[in-house]
Amino acid sequence: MDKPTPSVTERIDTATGGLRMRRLRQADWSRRLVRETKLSTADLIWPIFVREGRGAPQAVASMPGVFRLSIEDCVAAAKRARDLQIPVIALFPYTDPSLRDANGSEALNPDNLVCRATRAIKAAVPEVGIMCDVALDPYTSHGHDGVMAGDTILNDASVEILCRQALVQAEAGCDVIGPSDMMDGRVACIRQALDAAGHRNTLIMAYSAKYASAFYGPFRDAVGSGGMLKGDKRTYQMDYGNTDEALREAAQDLAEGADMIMVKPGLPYLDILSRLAAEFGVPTFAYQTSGEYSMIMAAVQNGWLDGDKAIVETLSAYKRAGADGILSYFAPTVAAMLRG
Ligand SMILES: NCC(=O)CCC(=O)O
Ligand SMILES: [Mg+2]
Repeated sequence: MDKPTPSVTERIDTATGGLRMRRLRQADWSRRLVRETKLSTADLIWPIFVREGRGAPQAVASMPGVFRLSIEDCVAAAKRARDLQIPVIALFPYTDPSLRDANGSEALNPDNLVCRATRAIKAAVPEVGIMCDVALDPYTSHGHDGVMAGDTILNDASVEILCRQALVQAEAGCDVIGPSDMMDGRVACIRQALDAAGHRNTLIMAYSAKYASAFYGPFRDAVGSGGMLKGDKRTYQMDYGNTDEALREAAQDLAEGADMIMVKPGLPYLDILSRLAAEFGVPTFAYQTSGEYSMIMAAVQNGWLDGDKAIVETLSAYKRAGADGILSYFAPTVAAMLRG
């Protein structure tokens, strides 16, 4: 006699040993119970664009919903960050073209826009951490992160200036220095300069794996360096074909004294983030760049994506890949959402 054919249920039970993966997904409570990665407000760093003068926020055309703020409005934004419990804001200046020169001299002015904004925020909202970029691109007439001789970006001469820029910012009250310039040896030199001046508690978050990327376009509009940039940044920012090099960059920054490392851009580089987080086990951050922000916003404005869902899913992906935190222009939106 032929055996009766097993039912589908019997065949599935035999194949799976009775393990039904969908059991854990059956309800909101069970999904929440077993979720491995949780996004929290404490994971967020909010980048803010500062502009000179008083007056209303200026829209950044290529970043819908993002504005350049007066110092007064930056203080208000910092209060909003405090109320939402966002731990850190990162300040980026829009520098008037008349203040730009080949050496980025305005970066060293203790009364430049970023320093004045830092002092004003520290005085009004001391409980929010302030991060400032170290790089010359907001200040140079050629839009590069360092100084040049002909077409060459000079490494060591740039590092000397970057150390002074870091000091000027630390003296204004900046808590976290973010070298984003990708010059060799800058973390060591900045650490030494800070320590020698008594700023032993000033943190360094190194842009360790910063790739030469098309995703920075809208940011360059926001800080006014888009039209200025001569050539590209491929002689100092990383080649997007490389992974092992990112590990070497991060290892070097950590050996030089970086407290935290960063991968930038974020979403197209989750593999890099994942490897760095697994390899070093140090606080590791991702920068959700302006290009990533604007792609989502463009789709939302066209009605092609559900914004809230896409934003939380994207930020959760950074966490899943191993990020301890994310710099995101969505930070206040997400913090408000997480609060419910
Ligand atoms: N150093 C900071 C950046 O270059 C930000 C780039 C972006 O948001 O596209
Ligand atoms: Mg490096």
